[in-house]
Amino acid sequence: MAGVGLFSFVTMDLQTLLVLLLLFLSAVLLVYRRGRRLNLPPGPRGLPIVGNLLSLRPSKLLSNMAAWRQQYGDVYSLRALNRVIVVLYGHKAIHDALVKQPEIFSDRPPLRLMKRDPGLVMAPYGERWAERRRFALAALRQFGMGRRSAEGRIQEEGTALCSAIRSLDGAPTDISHLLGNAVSNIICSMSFGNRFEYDDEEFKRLSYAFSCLVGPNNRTMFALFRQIVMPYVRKLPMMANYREHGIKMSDYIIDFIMKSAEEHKATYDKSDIRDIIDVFLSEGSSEKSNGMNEEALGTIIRDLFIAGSETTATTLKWGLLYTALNPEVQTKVQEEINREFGSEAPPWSERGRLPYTEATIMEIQRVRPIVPLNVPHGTTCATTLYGYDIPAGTYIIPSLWSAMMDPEVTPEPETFRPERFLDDEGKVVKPEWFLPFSTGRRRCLGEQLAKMELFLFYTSLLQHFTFSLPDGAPAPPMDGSLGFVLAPTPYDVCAVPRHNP
Ligand code: HEM
Repeated sequence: MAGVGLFSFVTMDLQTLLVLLLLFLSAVLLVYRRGRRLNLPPGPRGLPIVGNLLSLRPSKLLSNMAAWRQQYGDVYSLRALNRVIVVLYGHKAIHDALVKQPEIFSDRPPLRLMKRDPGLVMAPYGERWAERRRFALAALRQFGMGRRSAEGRIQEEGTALCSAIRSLDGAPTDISHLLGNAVSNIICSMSFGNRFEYDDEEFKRLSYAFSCLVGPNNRTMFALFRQIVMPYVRKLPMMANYREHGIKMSDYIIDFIMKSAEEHKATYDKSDIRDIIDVFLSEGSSEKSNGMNEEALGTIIRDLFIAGSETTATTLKWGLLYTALNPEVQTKVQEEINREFGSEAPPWSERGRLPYTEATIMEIQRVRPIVPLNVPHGTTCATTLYGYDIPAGTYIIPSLWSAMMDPEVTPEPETFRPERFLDDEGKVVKPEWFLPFSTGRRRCLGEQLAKMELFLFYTSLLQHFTFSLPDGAPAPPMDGSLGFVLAPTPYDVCAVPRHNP
């Protein structure tokens, strides 16, 4: 009997498998035939069924994409199983889609990672997203002025960061976790009203949860990318584990924020708005439309952390690496700061006095765009671009890497040269291809905050230290690794205190 039971179990499983396989092949065939009827953008042929999936390995993706552009032009398509992916290569194609057809190209592909509210970054384009974006922008702007301004908070954090680095006494150290702590603390301070000490247990738990979602060693985002491309993969045990762990960490963060919102209610004073949670309370949560409840607040703040911490910290990590590898640039930045401000902290409002420093920060963002493939976009309905059909719900990659690393626009793109951003009179120029924060309706919501953080942290670090690689240490491989962001390979750096800045 047991044998029969086992046999029927196996046959049933085989039957199910066959049915699934048939369904799957029909779906692939359907998309393939539909693709043939439509005039889709050209692209590499790929293999039967899997399409170009095997060419989407992170280590080869950026170089493969550049090669495909040479062959197929600025708008080309890839196929991964039943999914068509359209790549926008170069700033013009990005502009022509995201800016000229904003109602169509501002969606996100559906992402079934989180069980709860979709939040802000991955919210589908529409009323609900618009309401959240408006709330988050207004909340961030509230901290542009006043005693507890964003600038004041960043300067306070810069002092804590410098003192943590000073305690290393110039010894070779990987300081990336300190940069990460400092940047996360800005969002903590703006969201919850206060910063954490770096060894605070609660802060460590929160930082761990964030690093699980977006940290440099984490491939979750790439796993996500594949999930979007290939929904079947989600069912595989390894992917399911990624997903479950991601959900657990996200839930922990949202619950922490909701708990904090409860505590805020007890001390809320409408004449003293302390942070983003207070802004939410001031708007009267009961009257909120478009699902703006406390859970939505939790997901919005989670998204500000996700979108705002690893991005800014990783830019600083690349920044210090390129600074250490280019001592002549470092000296010029330090001389400029000395000349203009001596040992005073350069204020954000007077950044115009430091054009070389500003150009250096721009060059850091250009030479290693930390969101090289942008956050994926989707199309709300069918359209055409450059004469090609783009169906509704297409997965769009507006490649920021291509905009800023295109040799036709930025000669010798791998060379670190801040002068690219200076005109003949030494003034900063902002070319239209400079798109680290993307463009169009979904462009980075935290751009102003990010720029302020980069300027204040970078000037403070270079005012107090000189950075170099340890004696005799080779430069780490400069390709970095592509996960949620393009992160540098971990490296040790010596931060030698400057005595007479
Ligand atoms: C150097 C730092 C940063 C870089 C390079 C960066 C870059 C980007 C990019 C490329 C996008 C996608 C835009 C698109 O879909 O077209 C994005 C979206 C976003 N960023 Fe940033 N970002 C940075 C810092 C921040 C900060 C500090 C915050 C807020 C605290 C933030 C909040 C957001 C949000 C909420 C979105 C989603 C916008 C939406 O979907 O409507 N980012 N960012």
